[in-house]
Amino acid sequence: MRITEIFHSIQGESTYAGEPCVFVRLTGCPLRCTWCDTAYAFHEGQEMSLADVMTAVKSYGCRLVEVTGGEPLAQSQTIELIESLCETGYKVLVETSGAIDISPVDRRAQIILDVKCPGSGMTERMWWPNLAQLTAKDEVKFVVAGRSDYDWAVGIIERYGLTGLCPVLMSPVFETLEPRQLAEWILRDRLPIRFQLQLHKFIWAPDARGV
Ligand SMILES: C[S@@+](CC[C@H](N)C(=O)[O-])C[C@H]1O[C@@H](n2cnc3c(N)ncnc32)[C@H](O)[C@@H]1O
Ligand SMILES: Nc1nc2[nH]cc(C(=O)O)c2c(=O)[nH]1
Ligand code: SF4
Ligand SMILES: [Mg+2]
Repeated sequence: MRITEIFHSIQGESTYAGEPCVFVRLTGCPLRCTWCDTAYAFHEGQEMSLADVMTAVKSYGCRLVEVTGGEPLAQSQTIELIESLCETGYKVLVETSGAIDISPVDRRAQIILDVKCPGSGMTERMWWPNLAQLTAKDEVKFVVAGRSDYDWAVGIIERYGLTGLCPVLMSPVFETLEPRQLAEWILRDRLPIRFQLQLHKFIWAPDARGV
């Protein structure tokens, strides 16, 4: 499989934010979100066997592992990687764009599914049947670029009853929407969701790789 980077960092997103975590970032993504902060993972990378990836992950001695990208589910071997990580006893998080069917993913893994708001330019790429596959241990996430994205996200949360299903997270597009603005909208609407900022961009430089 093609890998951009494997690194050990503080989990910056999700309900696991703040915990030490190993990241496996797979190369390539069929989407092009307007605000993507990981465009360096679209191309290049290094071909690695499943055994090589497992050895690299093991070297960090950390129980929490996130499979991300790029779009991790765009490579067919990722299904086997996730299964192997689960089988070895890691707590596995899979960060995915929502555009690719999650049904082949090992259900011991926890899925963090982005719902692509209109500001990303990728809403029409969403594979909506994914939402029906989520369980209480998964997470749904909206990355919001402005007020119209926020209103759209609230509509989707209501239409699919997402807050009754699993944790729902909302974060502002970095340096595009003021965190305080999003926080105020959430509070004003009494929205029972989880606001989040990408911790690693505050701990390290906003454009740092491998953190
Ligand atoms: C780089 S993506 C990789 C996984 C997968 N392709 C996806 O989109 O979920 C990881 C996470 O970073 C978020 N992200 C990317 N660029 C961002 C930005 N500029 N501001 C806030 N979040 C961003 C994405 O929405 C996604 O939740
Ligand atoms: N520290 C850190 N936490 C993260 N959580 C999700 C990330 C991602 O790019 O998917 C990410 C990342 O790139 N770095
Ligand atoms: S789906 Fe994820 S990796 Fe792909 S362009 Fe969007 S944010 Fe970037
Ligand atoms: Mg990231």
